[in-house]
Amino acid sequence: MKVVLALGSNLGDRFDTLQGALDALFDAPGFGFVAVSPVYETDPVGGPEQGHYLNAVVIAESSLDPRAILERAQSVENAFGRIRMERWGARTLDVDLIMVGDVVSGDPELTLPHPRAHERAFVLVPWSRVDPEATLAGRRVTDLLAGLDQKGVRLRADLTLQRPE
Ligand SMILES: Nc1ncnc2c1ncn2[C@@H]1O[C@H](COP(=O)(O)OP(=O)(O)OP(=O)(O)O)[C@@H](O)[C@H]1O
Ligand SMILES: Nc1nc2c(c(=O)[nH]1)N=C(CO)CN2
Repeated sequence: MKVVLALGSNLGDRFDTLQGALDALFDAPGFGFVAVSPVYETDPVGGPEQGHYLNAVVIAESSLDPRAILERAQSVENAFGRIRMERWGARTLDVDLIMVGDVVSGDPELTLPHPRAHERAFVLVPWSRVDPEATLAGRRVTDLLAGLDQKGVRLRADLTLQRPE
């Protein structure tokens, strides 16, 4: 199944954290790297006043079930010392599951596709760059983006994530 993950960091050495998270995600069996997007500097959306994020989107191929993928994402978040202060607040690393194949789930522990991805330019801009044909719940990501304000999402051409070792 195709798996789409969104990475975000707005505390500490944000780029190092994203690269470390990318390496860690693929540092175990069952998860094949497909592609990673460029890195974007993004204005924080929601929550209290906080610093800018670096965001990127990763595409993987996996036969793991969605729960196991969530566990992996959460263990990588924990490994990078994420301290969760408050909802939508600053974090060293956030890893969200955007979609897992065509799995649809309303479980609050794991909602798929991610319930807010369709309205988040900081997810859809990098995703559309790494996969211009991508669709989310039957809609083209590029079409979803046409209705969103993208000025808070800026390409960081000076930062490029390396494919995981
Ligand atoms: N698709 C998903 N990806 C990641 N976590 C999810 C998903 N659906 C539900 N969750 C649940 O959301 C819980 C809280 O997530 P988290 O604290 O990262 O939210 P957030 O990143 O602050 O906000 P948001 O969910 O809007 O990105 C997690 O413990 C997880 O069980
Ligand atoms: N720009 C930006 N804003 C956010 C982000 C994020 O990754 N980037 N993540 C959030 C909670 O998941 C809340 N707000």
